[in-house]
Amino acid sequence: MRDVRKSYRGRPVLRGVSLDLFPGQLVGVVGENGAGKSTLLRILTGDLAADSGVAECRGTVGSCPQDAVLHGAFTVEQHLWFFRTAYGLNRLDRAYELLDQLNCTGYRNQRVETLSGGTRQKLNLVLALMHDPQVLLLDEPYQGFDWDTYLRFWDLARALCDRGCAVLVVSHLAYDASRLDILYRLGAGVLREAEQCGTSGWGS
Ligand SMILES: Nc1ncnc2c1ncn2[C@@H]1O[C@H](COP(=O)(O)OP(=O)(O)OP(=O)(O)O)[C@@H](O)[C@H]1O
Repeated sequence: MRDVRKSYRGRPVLRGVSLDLFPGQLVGVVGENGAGKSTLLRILTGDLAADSGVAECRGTVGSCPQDAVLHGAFTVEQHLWFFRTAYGLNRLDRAYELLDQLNCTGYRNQRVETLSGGTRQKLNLVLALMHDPQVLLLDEPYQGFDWDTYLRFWDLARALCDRGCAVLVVSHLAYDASRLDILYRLGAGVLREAEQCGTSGWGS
């Protein structure tokens, strides 16, 4: 991203944001509610156009938006088949492996409208990951997760980086800064590298 600017109805949200994300990196962006984190991610995924500047993702992209892209009437399994077609995959092995890693295999035949919020978020994450993307853009990926799943999420994110994936995690609140390679803070429309404050106790 180079010098990206975005305003909504004349109100600037991003005032010249530049960001590099390389293969194998786990990068975090933290910022207050309304700081523009989702706007930044939506520009990166191509969902939203910047007013000026350049935003480019090279490679296959996996995106986990803040609002889950799920349909209540479909089962977990039906979502996997739907996304399998969308991604043009031959098999669902990786999706099943991810479901297993997130402790969700037991929900495969359950309709989404009957799932808890945390379980829906797990499915949202599996749908973003099941095609083994080279760039992973995650908006508040661990909202609603219990502690065990939260830890599994970070293990998974690090394992993906070790396989060469570039992972960007955006959150209004984050712990465990030490799990990240770089932490940025978005504030007043500007992105700055944040000081690492140890293993806990920092947020927006
Ligand atoms: N389509 C839109 N039209 C007008 N204003 C918008 C639009 N989308 C976002 N905004 C405003 O832009 C600002 C940034 O929103 P954004 O969702 O990017 O913030 P965020 O950092 O992701 O917030 P949160 O942590 O609450 O998810 C907010 O003030 C929001 O109200």
